[in-house]
Amino acid sequence: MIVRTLKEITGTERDKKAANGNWVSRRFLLAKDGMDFSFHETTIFAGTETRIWYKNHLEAVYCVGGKGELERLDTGEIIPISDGTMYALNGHEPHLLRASEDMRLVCVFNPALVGTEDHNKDGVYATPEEETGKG
Ligand SMILES: CC(=O)NCC[C@H](N)C(=O)O
Repeated sequence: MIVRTLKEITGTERDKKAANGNWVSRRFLLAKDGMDFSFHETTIFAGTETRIWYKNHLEAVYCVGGKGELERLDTGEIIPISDGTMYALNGHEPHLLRASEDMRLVCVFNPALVGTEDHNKDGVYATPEEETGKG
């Protein structure tokens, strides 16, 4: 069994800040934990817009605080996000994620993240094999 608190992972390598400053991700479970998914709490900072395209991953996201919206780049649809909204990117949909208030999101990734992932210019996270090879 694995037990971790936000307090104990804050400030460690599991506490990943985006290079562009748009978000911070507390990565409670990573590939090395052997669960075959990773599990994070992400805060998306108010006033930011983040381009995302998880072409190598599936992601489910559950909002537990704050407000924002997702704009699908494949259809143009705008999806409001607030406490209680879940979305799952089961089709690798490219999108823009905007926060009007700091948004707290609980996120699950399959395959599991290695832990060092940040978005590239297209909003992509490298595959686990590519990410491991970067080291
Ligand atoms: C919702 C989303 O994908 N935000 C970007 C950060 C990501 N959740 C992560 O934890 O790496």
